[in-house]
Amino acid sequence: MSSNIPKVLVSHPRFPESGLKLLQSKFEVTVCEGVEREEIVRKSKGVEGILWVNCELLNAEILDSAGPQLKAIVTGTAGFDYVDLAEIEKRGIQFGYTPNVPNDAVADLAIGLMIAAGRRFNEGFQKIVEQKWQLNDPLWMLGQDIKGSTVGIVGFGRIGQVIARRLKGFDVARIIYSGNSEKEEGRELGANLVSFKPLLRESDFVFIACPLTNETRNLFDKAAFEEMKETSVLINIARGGIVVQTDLIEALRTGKIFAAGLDVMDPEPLTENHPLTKLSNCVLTPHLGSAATRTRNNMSLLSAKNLINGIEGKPMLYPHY
Ligand SMILES: O=C(O)[C@H](O)CO
Repeated sequence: MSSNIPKVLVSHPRFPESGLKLLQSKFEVTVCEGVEREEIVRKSKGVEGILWVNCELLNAEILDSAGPQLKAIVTGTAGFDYVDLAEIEKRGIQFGYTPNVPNDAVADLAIGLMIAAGRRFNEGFQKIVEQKWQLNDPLWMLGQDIKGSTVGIVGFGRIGQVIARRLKGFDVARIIYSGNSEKEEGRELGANLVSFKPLLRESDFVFIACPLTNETRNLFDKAAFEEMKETSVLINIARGGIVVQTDLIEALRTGKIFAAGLDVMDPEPLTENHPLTKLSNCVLTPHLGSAATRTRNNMSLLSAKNLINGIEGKPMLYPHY
């Protein structure tokens, strides 16, 4: 006999327990045992809600497999560039995502990458390993000062603003940002809106904190790197697709820019022996932006609450539309 309890699919076996327990208190929850798409497709059949934990293409294939009773989908992430929103909207399915709670953790990592790339952590470690540590050379391994610098933030949304707030503590001289409109928060933080090219030209540190959209895809190409200072440091905590990676590699190799700190790449995971991993002026982390224990628990709770609202026909806490 089939129960009236709504069925929900959680698309990854390692969804944090806080959110999982909440879902289990309300619904009949199936959790995928692996990460293969085939399993997600198969197990989505007949569910009313999906918690999409993976950053994998969420498209008509999944929606068709789930069936017409599917009411709500929530991504466990803040970014949802891998989602076919038009298809979801067309079918009248509620869609939510998980913004805000990761902001602090992502901004922390961004600042970490700024320091690590600007102060040559990667290269310094290699020098130690290779026994090339030059003691008492005052001009050895000089990096970029943060105090007094101009910092450019591309995308002054929630995460960009938290990065700016963090930077206040570093006594930077100026914060500028580019984006579609002037932000009230910019005024509060003493940050000014400028166009993209002046931002590239004037910044000592450039943070990429915008979503990946048709407008931002490949925004950082050869021409953009040409505009940047040779001493500038690029930090990307947003999405790899915003950067033309081959152009970035060239810019780092030829000293067109000083260094890069990347938490996001294209593809993810990077292929074995990828050229980015061979550059001593490039610091890489494997998309760890929100990977902090409390943050991930909070994300799982928020996404579960979002999904519950969607299934129960209430407004989602963070709907996309
Ligand atoms: O968007 C997010 O939440 C993180 O980048 C993980 O994809």
